[in-house]
Amino acid sequence: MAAVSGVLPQVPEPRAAVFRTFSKPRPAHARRQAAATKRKCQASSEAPPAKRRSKASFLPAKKTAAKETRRTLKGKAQRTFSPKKPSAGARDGDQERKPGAKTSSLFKNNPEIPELPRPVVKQVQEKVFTSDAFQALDLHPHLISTINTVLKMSSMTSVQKQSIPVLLEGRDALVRSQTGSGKTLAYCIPVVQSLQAMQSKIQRGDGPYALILVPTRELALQSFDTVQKLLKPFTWIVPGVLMGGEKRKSEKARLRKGINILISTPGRLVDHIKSTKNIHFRQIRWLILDEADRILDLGFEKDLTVILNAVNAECQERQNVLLSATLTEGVARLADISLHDPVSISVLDESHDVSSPESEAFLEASPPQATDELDGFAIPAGLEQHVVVVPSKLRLVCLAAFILQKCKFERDQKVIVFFSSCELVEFHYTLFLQTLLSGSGALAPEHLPSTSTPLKFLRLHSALEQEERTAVFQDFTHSKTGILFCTDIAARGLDLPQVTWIVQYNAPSSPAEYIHRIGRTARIGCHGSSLLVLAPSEAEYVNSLASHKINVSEVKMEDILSVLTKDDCFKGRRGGSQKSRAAGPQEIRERATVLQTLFEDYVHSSEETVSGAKKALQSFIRAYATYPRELKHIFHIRLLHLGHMAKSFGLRDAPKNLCASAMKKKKANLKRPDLQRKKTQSKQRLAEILRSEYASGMETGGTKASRKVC
Ligand SMILES: Nc1ncnc2c1ncn2[C@@H]1O[C@H](COP(=O)(O)OP(=O)(O)OP(=O)(O)O)[C@@H](O)[C@H]1O
Repeated sequence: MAAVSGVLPQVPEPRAAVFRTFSKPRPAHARRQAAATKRKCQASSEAPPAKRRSKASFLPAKKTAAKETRRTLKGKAQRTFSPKKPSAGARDGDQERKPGAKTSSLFKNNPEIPELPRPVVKQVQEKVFTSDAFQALDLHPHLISTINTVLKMSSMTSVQKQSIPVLLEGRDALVRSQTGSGKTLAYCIPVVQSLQAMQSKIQRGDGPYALILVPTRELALQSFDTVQKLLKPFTWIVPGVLMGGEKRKSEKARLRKGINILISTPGRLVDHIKSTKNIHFRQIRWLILDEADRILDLGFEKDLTVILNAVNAECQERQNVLLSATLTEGVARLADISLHDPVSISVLDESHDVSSPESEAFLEASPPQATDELDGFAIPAGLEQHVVVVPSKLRLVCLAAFILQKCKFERDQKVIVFFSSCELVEFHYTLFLQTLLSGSGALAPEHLPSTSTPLKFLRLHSALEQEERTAVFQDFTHSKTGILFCTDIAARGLDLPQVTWIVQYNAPSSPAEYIHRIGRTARIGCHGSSLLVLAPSEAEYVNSLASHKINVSEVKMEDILSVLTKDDCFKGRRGGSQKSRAAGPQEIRERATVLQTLFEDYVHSSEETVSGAKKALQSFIRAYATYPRELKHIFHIRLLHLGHMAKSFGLRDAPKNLCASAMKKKKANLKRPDLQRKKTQSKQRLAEILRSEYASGMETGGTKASRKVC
């Protein structure tokens, strides 16, 4: 958009603009790329991003606002801007409200939106499918026909083609391939094939032959479902899932009867190891760690130590498989020293044309890499990644506008929005339900444009009862449309079909989490898009992503907000609409203000709702204080403007002493032993336990090959 000193230019066809930006992202992206060459890039990750000087903006002209600055956390000056004297055509929507009315000054005193750094990086690509059919593998014919007829799959994915033969040979393996590339079957097929072929037929009462550990309950259910389908012809092999939430008593009863392929979250399994006499690991032939890098993280590590000790104490012979889309060098090295002669399987095809026939040559399995050539994670080719920079005060209306645009005015959209805590999920879920679906500002059916779709909100986080978690998971899985608000419990492994957009409302704490979150869309060769929401002070994060070979293209906040002109529920007092006159920036501001006021009115409708908003804000600040050291220069609590953040929780004023508790907690953390050291020590301990079954070989300095006692 062209710039006219602080006033948004006329947007004659806001509807068309929105559709151009989101419905046809490729051309828009290409246009932005071309425009980018004219911009000054900020290549250095150290340098602060350049300020955008002449861009059209909803933000009024620059002026230091001392009062606002004083309210910045810890008093650190943040560049803020006060409005130019409002003119008839460029006033905030709330300028027109009666004196004394509760209004929100959404478009005043916001920091300038910086020019985004635009580093050019070549993303890592993988080829998803091969032309080889499952028949090419040496599998039981009934297993092949189950894959073909029950799972309705004919050709193998690259990771399956590589992993299945290696695993059938009895090798340990580290498997890394992009999100949604079929890793679950890459291990489930060899497990089922090998167990059904055992000479002495497996009895239910034998107990577990395969142990599959996954980080979340939903993923446990999903993997269980896959195993169950593969076992259709082999009814004597019994699968089972332990995942917490269920009554321990009934899980104990199932364990007593016998489970041959046991899928579990680490915590729940530890529970049973400690309290259930009926669990044993005498027969274990397979140990699978799906999402291995997550399971090896601090937190899960303790549980895993208990599990490995219990398994090692009883089992003589087994294959170990570690899988993830983001197996880091640390995990690879740990596996290298602890697994038996492991094969490293990676489908990376970074520098080669994935469509060329030779590219298959790079699908060869290889020994684990000593060095880390893996610092760029593969991103599905069909995934369009976007970023939008939004001043804190406008975050809430921007998220709402985006959801309205996608889920109300476009068809068949399924959106996942990631937040950093359960409280944030719960707050936004309730707020959107109460304001966008019912109540005074609700989108009453008679106001809905004929092209609109009813909104459906769902939420998923660890504080929900298991019954509800499972119901939500199933509901969203089978829905064609809907908006799922969730924490990172939905980031790993979940295969939710036809998700079209991933929104990261709170930035993730690591590139791996970024990859897993966006990986809930564009799975198995499909298309999808993602949107990362950043505050102006967080723009540098784009460089951090680029250093991991992740490219994002910018979307303008103005384009997202302009959808509000389609919705007469948000008409300003002057009553303008796209029907009566062209929707310009002023109307967009008015409507955004009406929407914000709707949120604020709801939040201030009772003490309970105010307190809920404050708690959510506090939770946000706490989560913000936990970004890792390497990202602190971008996500630092001191860079937050408390008053502006409060607005994004529908609060009219910044609550007092809000960050005191977050700061206290931070200080307490500083007093704790160095977490990094603790993490390293845990990994070493874990490596020792993993290799304990090969103890004699290691102690005598034997080679890896001699470690295996089985
Ligand atoms: N050979 C195949 N042909 C067609 N579809 C397949 C094939 N293999 C797997 N799929 C489907 O692809 C989707 C993604 O598979 P899966 O969940 O195993 O991916 P993943 O690599 O484990 O992803 P993540 O890294 O996110 O955990 C699933 O819906 C699965 O049914």
